[in-house]
Amino acid sequence: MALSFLLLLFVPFIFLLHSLYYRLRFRLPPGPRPWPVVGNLYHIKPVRFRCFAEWAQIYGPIISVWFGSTLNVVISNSELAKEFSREGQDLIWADYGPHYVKVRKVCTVELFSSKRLEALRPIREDEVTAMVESIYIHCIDPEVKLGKTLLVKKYLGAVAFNNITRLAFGKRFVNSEGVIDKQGQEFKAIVANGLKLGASLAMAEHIPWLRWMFPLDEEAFAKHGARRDSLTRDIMEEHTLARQKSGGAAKQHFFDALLTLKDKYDLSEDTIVGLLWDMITAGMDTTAVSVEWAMAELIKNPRVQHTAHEELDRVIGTQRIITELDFPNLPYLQYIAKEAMRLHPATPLMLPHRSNSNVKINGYDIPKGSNVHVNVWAIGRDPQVWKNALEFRPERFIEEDVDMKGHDFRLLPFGAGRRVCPGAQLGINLVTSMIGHLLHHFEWAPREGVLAEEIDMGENPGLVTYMRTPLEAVATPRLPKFLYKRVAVDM
Ligand code: HEM
Repeated sequence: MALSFLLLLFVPFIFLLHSLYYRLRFRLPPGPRPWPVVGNLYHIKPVRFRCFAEWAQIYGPIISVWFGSTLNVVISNSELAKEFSREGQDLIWADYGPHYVKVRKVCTVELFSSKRLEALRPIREDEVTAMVESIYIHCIDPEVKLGKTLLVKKYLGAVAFNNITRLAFGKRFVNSEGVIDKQGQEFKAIVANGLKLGASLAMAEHIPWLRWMFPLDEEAFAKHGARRDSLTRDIMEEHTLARQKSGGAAKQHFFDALLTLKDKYDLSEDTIVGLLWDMITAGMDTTAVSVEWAMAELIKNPRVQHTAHEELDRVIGTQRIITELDFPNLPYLQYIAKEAMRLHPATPLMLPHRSNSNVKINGYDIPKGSNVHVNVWAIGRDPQVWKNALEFRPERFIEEDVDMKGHDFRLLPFGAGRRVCPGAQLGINLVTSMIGHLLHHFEWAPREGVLAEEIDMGENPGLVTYMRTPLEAVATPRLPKFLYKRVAVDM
């Protein structure tokens, strides 16, 4: 009893001292007034990037938000994002040590080289055509009357899942009937559990003083790690055996590439396992949600859908399917992907970047140890930068094409600077290919009984932005029957 009372007095007192120190020592960006101990945690609405964008309207484009005793600085305009990126060149980020530099180099130079991306194209095209085939089967199923609604993310998720497991391990866990094997189920369960554990970190991380009240379930973390390692090592062993049997010919997927590069870069087995899982976590849902948002916009905007159909029919026609090699001749399709990612970046606050030294941005201090978030969602909708910012209008990029791979700070769905997404080109290819096939093969309308303007464009909370109400739609085939076959490859 006495101890609780002391703690009740002591904790806010320490907090007050801490915030007084910050206020006297630094000129911090403005922001909502923090409460003792919890900071602004209780003010933050669940969909954080919307909440931060609202606060930016009140306090300006650079704001302070306290997660417990951790200062988070949120930047919401393109000029400051650029300044931050420039300042970032001189910073050492928390995990930006020699190990990170090495692993990052393996990613950019080796795994995501344009040669390898091209070599892996057949896998992407296999998966995208498999998606088209399964949607078609749904459409023509005699049990299902034509015009039956489908849950779009089910099909998009399958492409993203199969693509990433084949890319990482050279393994498809789902058979041609769409049945997922035991290993695949374990794989999915591990991904879901990883997300759950990640979310549970939040409270303990932000309020270190209260960590005793929210103890980390260390056992659950250890179990998760062991489960992940065991599955990965089983797959690795199977793979090594198969490789020996086939005479040792190396394939293009990441696991084989990493084994080949093991000595050159001095990579431990743990590093290889960690890297493969980073790819899986970062590259799976981001791709699927980007396409789901694009399809929602296309259904809400029949004019855009119609223009895209015209382009596809003119360039590809109705006697063959599109491939990634057609992209340069399909500018409108590429602008659709870009416009969707402008309005709906998959990770609206990017990844938090932590400063390891004191920095000044726009005259404000960002002290060492703070987290910096760039609200790319708000930047993509900034009326100072974008004409009719909230309108889904791919034509804007005909007027001025804007880079989206981190060079132009008005459009940052893949981030920018040192930590820019290494999978950006792969993501763009897959997203564009999925949208292209979905449009070329089908006409899209809202689910029965729902008007286009009634489609819920709200978001779910979380690092990756899912639609709050998963998109349901009706697909009507528009090409000859023989074009709805999966183009399967064995690689
Ligand atoms: C449309 C799809 C994708 C989007 C929108 C996307 C977006 C992003 C963003 C915003 C970041 C953080 C950048 C920053 O904070 O500066 C990131 C990081 C990352 N992405 Fe992607 N990504 C996509 C696809 C992929 C794919 C397909 C892969 C791999 C197979 C991948 C692998 C990664 C990795 C490993 C990182 C961490 C990089 C680091 O910390 O150095 N991403 N991505």
